[in-house]
Amino acid sequence: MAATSVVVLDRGNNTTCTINLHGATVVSWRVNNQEQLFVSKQAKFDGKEPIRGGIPFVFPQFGPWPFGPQHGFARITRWNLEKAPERLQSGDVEAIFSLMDSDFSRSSWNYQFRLTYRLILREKELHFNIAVYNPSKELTFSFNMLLHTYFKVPDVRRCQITGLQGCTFVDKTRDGSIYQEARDVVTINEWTDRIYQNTSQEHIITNVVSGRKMRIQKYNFPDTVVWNPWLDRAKDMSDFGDDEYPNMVCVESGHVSSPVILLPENQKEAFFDKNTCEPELIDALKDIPKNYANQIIDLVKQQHVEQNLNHLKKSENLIDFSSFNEEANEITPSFMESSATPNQKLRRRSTFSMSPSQSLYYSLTSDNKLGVLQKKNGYCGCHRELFPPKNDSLKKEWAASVIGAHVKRFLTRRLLKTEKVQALVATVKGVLVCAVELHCSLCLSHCIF
Ligand SMILES: O=P(O)(O)OC[C@H]1O[C@@H](O)[C@H](O)[C@@H](O)[C@@H]1O
Repeated sequence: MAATSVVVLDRGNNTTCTINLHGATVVSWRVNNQEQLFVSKQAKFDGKEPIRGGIPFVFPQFGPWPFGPQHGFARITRWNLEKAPERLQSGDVEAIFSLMDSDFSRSSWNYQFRLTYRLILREKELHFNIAVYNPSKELTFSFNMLLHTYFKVPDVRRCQITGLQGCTFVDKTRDGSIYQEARDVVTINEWTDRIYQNTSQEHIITNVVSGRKMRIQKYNFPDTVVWNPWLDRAKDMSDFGDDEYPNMVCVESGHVSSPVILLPENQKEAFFDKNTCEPELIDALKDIPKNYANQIIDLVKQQHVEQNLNHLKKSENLIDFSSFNEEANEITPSFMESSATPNQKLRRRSTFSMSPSQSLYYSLTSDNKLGVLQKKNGYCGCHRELFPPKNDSLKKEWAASVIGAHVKRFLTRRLLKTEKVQALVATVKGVLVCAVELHCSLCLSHCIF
């Protein structure tokens, strides 16, 4: 039966990671042939029950739930192998799994979603990167997520866990009462079931017997669940041996105390005003979630407005150029004489500055006697009749500035098409996509040292 088919990442040197497609459950992680994960001898691999051990994937619910199975449906659903194991240049091995909504998922949680689960097997590290997408156009959803890692230990009573000091925790063994952890290292000597909140980004599990250490590093997983059923509860579980509890400790990284809320716009598709944005920007933004794309577009729009305002301000000065008084070396706007107050004239004169290239972004319309500058289909042009040159040298100067500006624009367009600039654009785009992905994904790594 395909329900328990597995995918193996093999890094060489007896370093492997095995993922069962049932729940995308990591069922083995061996480093130099040493198993790091606990899987019960009683675990069921029937493609129905969750696998007792390894790293079950808890989504979209942590704990019991009126609508569906405990800890959600992801750990009991068959996942897709999105990308078969592939060796990276570093020698590490990567595979990607995915899960989408189905009739089964919608029967308990009626939302469209898409999960990608990327695993990278490094020399002594197992790295996870998870992304959740909400492809809906109108529905927001919220969820919990947790990687329910069962670490294999020689004796749980001799283990120490750091990174919990000062954190509040919900103690499920004491009716969900809330306490604060005072210890700098937490040890386990009884049934333990705690949800620690806002924990450190790093935990170290020291196995006192062997001195071996496991480092957990997490990003966007604010909570840490510490669980061991101990003897009595072990006896109640059909898929867990009575004597197995000393050999495991669950230190589970998750987002469970508060829900993660995913807005419908968080889809990887962007819709925006094509008139406001450059085609290159539109292209770059297609790869990032709509809400981020919209924020970037808003910024660009704002910049456009500011730039236009600046140009309009400059345009007032440009108009002044129309009646340049050579002798006085100052400007007297002939067609504004009647409407402008002396103060306005003074202000315009005193702020005069003119750059031909700026002037060419706009075209002055001759019917607009107040000289409001208008952008013409993004193309620049000047109405020569509004700039009657007084003499030959001024004519030449003006012609030179017009030609100079056109040449600049021509060269800029050519420059933008060069391979180097295109490569820069691609890099900027890549960085943008990477930054956004980092922002909306969850990362976890387990590393032995
Ligand atoms: O038996 P399950 O559904 O795999 O859950 C195991 C344990 O998982 C832990 O994460 C929970 O905090 C415990 O309350 C729960 O008992």
